[in-house]
Amino acid sequence: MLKDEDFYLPGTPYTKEEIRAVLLKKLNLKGDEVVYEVGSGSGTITVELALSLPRGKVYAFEKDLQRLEVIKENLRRFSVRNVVLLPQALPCDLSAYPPPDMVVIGGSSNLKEVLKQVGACLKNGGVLAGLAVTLESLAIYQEFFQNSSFTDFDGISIAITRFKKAGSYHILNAQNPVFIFTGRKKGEKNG
Ligand SMILES: C[S@@+](CC[C@H](N)C(=O)[O-])C[C@H]1O[C@@H](n2cnc3c(N)ncnc32)[C@H](O)[C@@H]1O
Repeated sequence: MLKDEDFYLPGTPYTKEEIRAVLLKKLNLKGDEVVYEVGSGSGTITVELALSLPRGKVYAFEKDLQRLEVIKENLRRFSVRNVVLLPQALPCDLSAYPPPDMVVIGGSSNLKEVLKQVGACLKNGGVLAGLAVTLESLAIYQEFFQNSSFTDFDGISIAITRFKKAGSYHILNAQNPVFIFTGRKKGEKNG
């Protein structure tokens, strides 16, 4: 697991290291999967995924073109070579890419449409994981996993509180809670 301070983070949004650790644990990667990441942001999850996939590949989608240089710098820092960085907003044409074994949504506008698209292209038996911080996304994930062709729904909330130095004392500094939802697409694994 990598530390936040090891990344290049010039004020761009990123997922904190404790949240990344729990997400990675939940994904339980074998190491040869194709993973789509929607909303690469600063690339912290992208790098952690790529390093967990010695025989696999990450297709990282990021719609904000200004963030691409930050992601590239983080891929360079960790000598990551198995990421295809795509300056695109989902939904988009995905026909050029192999269907994913897993999808991680790190944050998404147009979440309903994105879930519909990645839910359809995910392989049977594949895992979809989504991170959420807003009430609206919670409702969308809840509805999606209840009404779709997914099973093994799981949802957790993580609230990290760190000690921060304040003069000669250490006081608590609470981070916003983050929700992680996961579900598995029904059906037999098909390659
Ligand atoms: C909270 S940030 C993700 C941070 C990232 N997990 C990290 O640790 O570096 C969410 C990102 O998703 C991107 N995004 C939102 N909707 C998207 C979409 N539909 N397609 C591609 N990227 C999207 C935003 O531009 C933003 O950079």
